[in-house]
Amino acid sequence: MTQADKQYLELVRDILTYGYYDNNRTGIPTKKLFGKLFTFDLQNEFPILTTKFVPFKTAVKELFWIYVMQSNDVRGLQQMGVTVWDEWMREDGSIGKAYGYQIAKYKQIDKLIDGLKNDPQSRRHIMTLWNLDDLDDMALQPCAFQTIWDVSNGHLNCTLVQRSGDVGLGIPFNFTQYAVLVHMIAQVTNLKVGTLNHYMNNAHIYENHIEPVKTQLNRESYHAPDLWINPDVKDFYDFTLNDIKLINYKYHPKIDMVVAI
Ligand SMILES: Nc1nc(=O)c2c([nH]1)NC[C@@H]1CN(c3ccc(C(=O)N[C@@H](CCC(=O)O)C(=O)O)cc3)CN21
Ligand SMILES: O=c1ccn([C@H]2C[C@H](O)[C@@H](COP(=O)(O)O)O2)c(=O)[nH]1
Repeated sequence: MTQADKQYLELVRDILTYGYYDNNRTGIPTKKLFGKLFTFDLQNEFPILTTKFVPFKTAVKELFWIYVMQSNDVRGLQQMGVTVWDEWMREDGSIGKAYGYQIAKYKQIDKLIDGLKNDPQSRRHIMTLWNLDDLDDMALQPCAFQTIWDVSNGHLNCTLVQRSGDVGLGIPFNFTQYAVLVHMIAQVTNLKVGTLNHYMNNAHIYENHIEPVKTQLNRESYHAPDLWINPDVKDFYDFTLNDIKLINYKYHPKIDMVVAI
């Protein structure tokens, strides 16, 4: 079992067995558990599910959209062939003052990289998408909204804080994307990758995802793939999609699920 499959399938089993069932904003009830944590040793293994196909390129494009392009314009994603934000696009083509907008507004990537390089022992390395002043002007308030970073013995560690996690669709994207982000930041700060913690405050399975996720429970995990990052890239903004590749990704079939809006 890969560490990703093991922790994910354990969470799915836990939610199905012990989850609290209730309705929510979307009208599609969920089973949920409070306060769950995944821990990934990035030195050891790249975290992506093998018990179903996760569209790695799509997840990386969304990550680039937020942190490299620092955009809130859904049309930019569409130009890359990504449609997962279409339902939240406003008439002006944006998602309001959300996600990449907040990274650009405060130069959060630049500050993070500068801080990690010049004051690695600082305990204030944080990027946050949760801006109280702008929350009312966001098409969707950010779910994976904060990262807290740490340097220990030349290794870069990161905790991803997620207030709300759609275990069927969002979560498999989120930990894989942020693992890529840790690799990217580590490379441009001359650090080795360390641990990624992924904290989920409300980890939920939508009612119409219950049968689909059950099909995944009995699948055997394959060997984890490797991540390749072009070692020549030294500046974060020089990264292109071609600089990041997944090698030997072997996976079980995709599982179709409808996204709750
Ligand atoms: N209810 C809900 N769940 C989410 O995960 C979510 C939202 N809303 N709103 C904003 C974004 C959009 N996200 C999404 C939306 C759709 C997929 C999805 O359909 N994934 C498919 C493949 C899609 C594709 O290849 O284009 C999958 O099998 O993972 C994933 C993440 C994550 N976020
Ligand atoms: O990166 C993401 C973005 C969104 N989600 C999920 C979590 C929830 O199911 C919905 C958001 O609804 P709220 O009522 O605002 O919590 O989107 C995700 O898992 N990952």
